[in-house]
Amino acid sequence: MNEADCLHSQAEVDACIGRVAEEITAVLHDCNPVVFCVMNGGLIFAGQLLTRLNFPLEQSYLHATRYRNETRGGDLFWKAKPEVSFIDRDVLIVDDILDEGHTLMAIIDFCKHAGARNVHTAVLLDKQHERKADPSFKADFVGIECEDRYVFGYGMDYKGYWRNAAGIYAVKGM
Ligand SMILES: O=P(O)(O)OC[C@H]1O[C@H](OP(=O)(O)OP(=O)(O)O)[C@H](O)[C@@H]1O
Ligand code: HPA
Repeated sequence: MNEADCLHSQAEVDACIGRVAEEITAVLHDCNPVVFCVMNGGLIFAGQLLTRLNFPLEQSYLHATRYRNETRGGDLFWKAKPEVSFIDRDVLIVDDILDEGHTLMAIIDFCKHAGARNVHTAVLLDKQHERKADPSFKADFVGIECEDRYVFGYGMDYKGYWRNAAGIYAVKGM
């Protein structure tokens, strides 16, 4: 942490979450959606986002992971599948980061096959690089387009630590 670069301050991230909340509200306010937080990384973004969504919704979580405290992703592993029913419902998936996109695309695929009417996605960060699993895939709601470095804070970890950092930081040299 002492050597990390702060890419986005708490004030900047807070303002972005407010803007994303307005965009989500405009689209989903009368849809009665089920909002799934993708654990663990989505926890802080989802928490700060949800209090700004002033319309009826149900909230739950799912846990799919492929980094497991490493800095390179592997195969996706489902630790917890959704337990709240969302058949014929609008679903909003909330996660911290769209990096290569494997995680979010697999979750969308799962929700669609399980009967969701529409699957919407919100991410705090969309990392900009050429390694996307599908370059045409975009999240519906994006807080910040961030540079191609290994980042932590606001739910994102570096080797399991500093998810609690109140800002977006980049690991020195990564
Ligand atoms: O776009 P991708 O390259 O697939 O990576 C993005 C995913 O990776 C992180 O989760 P992680 O696998 O670290 O699980 P965790 O949040 O439980 O640590 C992050 O929270 C996203 O869910
Ligand atoms: O840059 C990252 N930081 C933390 N977690 C991540 N999961 C995918 N990319 C990242």
